[in-house]
Amino acid sequence: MAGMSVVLCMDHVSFSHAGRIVLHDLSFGIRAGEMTALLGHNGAGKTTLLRLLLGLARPGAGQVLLEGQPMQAWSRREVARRIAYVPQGHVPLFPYSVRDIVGMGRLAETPFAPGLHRHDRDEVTHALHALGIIHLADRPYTELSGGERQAALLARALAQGARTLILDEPETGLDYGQKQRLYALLQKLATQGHAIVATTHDPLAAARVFDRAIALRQGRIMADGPAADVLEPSMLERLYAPRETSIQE
Ligand SMILES: Nc1ncnc2c1ncn2[C@@H]1O[C@H](COP(=O)(O)OP(=O)(O)OP(=O)(O)O)[C@@H](O)[C@H]1O
Repeated sequence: MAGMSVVLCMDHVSFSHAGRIVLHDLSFGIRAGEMTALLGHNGAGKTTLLRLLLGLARPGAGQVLLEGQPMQAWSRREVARRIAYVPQGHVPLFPYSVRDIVGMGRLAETPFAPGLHRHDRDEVTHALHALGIIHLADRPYTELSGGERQAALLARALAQGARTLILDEPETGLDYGQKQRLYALLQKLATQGHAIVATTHDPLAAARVFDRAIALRQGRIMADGPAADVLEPSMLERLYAPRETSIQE
């Protein structure tokens, strides 16, 4: 969309797992203020693509650019200040409180401090308010519902100060009401200028909620454009068709 700044982009990126090419020559930009859904069949390459965007994997060819600079030019800490990751089905080993989990988002700022500084604690409280979960602050994270956990992880991402949020199938396990609240939250964050990228297996919800959709099939971009246009029935049929059928790829 015109006027939106590109914060993260892939420039002719290819990637192989164990000698097999799983992503082929991908180029696109992720823009501030935009919600981008990433869709494709199981094994299409979505998780691999997220790992490249997060700087956790390096392309075999091409490059990933963060704010115009190659990903490898940034330190992990600098990346963490700019990009937050909300993983799927995150369960910590210990029953940390929600406030502690959200506080972990501040570690990019004060990695070796024994405790959080006052300013960091204020940021945590601010993030808990922003997500509407201040009432959960002292509850053990392990006892939360799926929707409450997603909200806590989003609060951690906000506390991290990152303007780009990358989410892996965030609606998994959420009931209808929780999903609607999650989408409303993501839309609010996008309105405030965050770039949102989420993988999803729910094209109907994505068409309604997201601005843009990137459709991935067998490691190639099949379509990239306004979500409602990309995720129309004939495209979905081709996107999720069994791979034995004769599709031109
Ligand atoms: N560590 C690995 N070693 C070898 N091959 C891998 C590895 N991780 C993923 N792959 C392969 O890379 C391809 C893309 O996998 P990826 O996990 O990115 O797909 P996905 O679109 O996220 O799938 P899903 O929707 O099932 O989560 C698949 O063919 C997968 O088998």
